[in-house]
Amino acid sequence: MARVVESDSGSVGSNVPSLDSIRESLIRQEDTIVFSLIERAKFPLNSPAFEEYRYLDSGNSSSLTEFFVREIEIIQAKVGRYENPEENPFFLENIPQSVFPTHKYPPALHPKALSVNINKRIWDVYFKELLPLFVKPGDDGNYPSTATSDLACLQAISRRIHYGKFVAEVKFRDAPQDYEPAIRAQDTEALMKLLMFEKVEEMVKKRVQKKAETFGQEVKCITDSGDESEKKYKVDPLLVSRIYREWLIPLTKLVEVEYLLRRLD
Ligand SMILES: O=C(O)C(=O)C[C@]1(C(=O)O)C=C[C@@H](O)C=C1
Repeated sequence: MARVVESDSGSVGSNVPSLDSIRESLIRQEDTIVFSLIERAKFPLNSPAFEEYRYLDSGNSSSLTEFFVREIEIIQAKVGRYENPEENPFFLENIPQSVFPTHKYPPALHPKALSVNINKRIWDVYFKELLPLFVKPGDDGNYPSTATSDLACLQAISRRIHYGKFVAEVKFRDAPQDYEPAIRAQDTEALMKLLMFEKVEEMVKKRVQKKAETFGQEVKCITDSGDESEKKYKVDPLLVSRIYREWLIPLTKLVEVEYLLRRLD
């Protein structure tokens, strides 16, 4: 059963916070992302958890991780997780209604925001490109814990990337005269140029590197002399910065553009 989402295009954006407060949230989300990567790095790659498809009692086949994520999303939907416009499920087709009365989130986005969901791409990028970079190769058979950690990473990364919808909404509202011609022309390149802030991106990359250094430092390896060269990290801080540079920021911008393309529908 698909979830029902109220739309209120008449007051789109009237509940949108400022760009500064949206950026504050992105900064706070960095902590969650960096911690989730550090937690996942406790386990080796464990690829049979997400690569091997096995037959289930139902006759369908699935990897353990996909099965796990589908089932958890169902439970989370039943307690209202996806009523929150910040949350986007990986398996939308599965999502049931909440079984509890849900909180009415004030409409902050255009109703077409619901059609912007790039989680399939995030799933592929995460398992094929990111994960092999920051975990050790190997298989210790600990698939349930691994899947739990993967879900934490996936949800944190997905929330950050889809937060691009809120960023785009506030940018649009701050300068509709700049955005409207590009939206009417469906000009993705022009939109991309309008929404770029290179200095902000530079700051994000430096800050997440620093966070990975701070949160992921092996405390027992700090020498009395405080020699920087002897410090060890649970996840390479430069890699965290690269993950933002090559995937998280570009995918956030993609979501921003996809949202803006629909903003005048
Ligand atoms: O802060 C913004 O303005 C955003 O759009 C977010 C973000 C990012 O992903 O961190 C993306 C594009 C901008 O160039 C700067 C930063």
